Amino acid sequence: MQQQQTAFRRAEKKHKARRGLPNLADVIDVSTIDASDGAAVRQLSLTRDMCQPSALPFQTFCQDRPPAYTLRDHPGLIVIPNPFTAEAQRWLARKCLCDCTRPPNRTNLDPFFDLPSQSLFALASLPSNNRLANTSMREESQHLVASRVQSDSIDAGISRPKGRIYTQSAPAADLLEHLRWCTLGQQYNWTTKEYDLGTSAFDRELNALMHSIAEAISDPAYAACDGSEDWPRINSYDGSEFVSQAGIINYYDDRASMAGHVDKTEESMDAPLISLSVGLSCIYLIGGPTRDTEPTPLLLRSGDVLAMCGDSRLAFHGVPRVLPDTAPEYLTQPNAGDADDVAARYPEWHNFAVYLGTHRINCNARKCSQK
Ligand SMILES: O=C(O)CCC(=O)C(=O)O
Ligand SMILES: [Fe+2]
Repeated sequence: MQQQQTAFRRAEKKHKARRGLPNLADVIDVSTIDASDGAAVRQLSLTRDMCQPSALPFQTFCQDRPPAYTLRDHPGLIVIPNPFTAEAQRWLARKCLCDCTRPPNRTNLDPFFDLPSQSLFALASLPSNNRLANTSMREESQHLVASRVQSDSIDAGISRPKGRIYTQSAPAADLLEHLRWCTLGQQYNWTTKEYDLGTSAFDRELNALMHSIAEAISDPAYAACDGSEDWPRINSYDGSEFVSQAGIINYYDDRASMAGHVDKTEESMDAPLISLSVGLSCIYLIGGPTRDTEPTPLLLRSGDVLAMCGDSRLAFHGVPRVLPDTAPEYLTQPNAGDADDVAARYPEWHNFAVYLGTHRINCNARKCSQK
């Protein structure tokens, strides 16, 4: 007998369908919605400022209290449409592509290749065609990639070792196209589904950024639209306690997806999971405690902040579709109408621009321990 498809699976299939252009008719775009009509989306008033992280030497946020939104059917979910300066997004892209992919953080390619200490992205950006020797004889580490494929939590589409690239030496630029994930701080072990204790510290600057966001979303209030203030509290977690202990950076090309899953390994479920995106837009599905809850499709754009707080911290979610040709111009053509001196700060920006024009990067942070 054929098993009944869950509501989450049906939504994934619908939004994944590749025939024609993606149909965004029922996809919620909080940055254009009129939240005062009130049905599914509510505007929030942040009660605290987005404070400039002192660790970052550039203006990070465009305003102190950017607009923020929550969804009626997903209590605890907070979306802040791109609160960042263009400079902050460029910094984040560089952080995710260069700084964070280096050991001791791990990537999906590690079992197969000795990645260069200056980062795969940097090597791939050099004009010479650098090849990386394959080390796939290291049998003990083969399971690392295979296990994420088998795991219920991650779609094979984003992590499957495809083709011969995993058994041969390969040019760095080709390998960059196979970079799927990188784990930050306490390293997640896809086989045991636990964190390897005692692994590396979380990037200090990225933690500072996540901390500022955690503080700003502490106990946000609803904007009084229609007087019905009876939704559950959204985020009672005190953001000043938030420390990023672990995280994942996901790298999507425009055909990649991530299957529905719940992030439930962390001990500390009252702390929010904070997630930042840069590059292409995507359709993000936020569901409920089981796959039977009808998920809501959301459009996430470059720079958008999503925080899973309260009940939504344990909700099913996934990314069925990345939308081609949707990266903002200030990333892909940084000189177009942009006053800040990108060329001086990022002389090699051209390579980032090409990558961000064809990929989505998602970087998320979690607090693992109760303490
Ligand atoms: O790419 C995203 O927005 C979601 C990533 C995610 O859910 C995860 O890494 O657990
Ligand atoms: Fe997740």
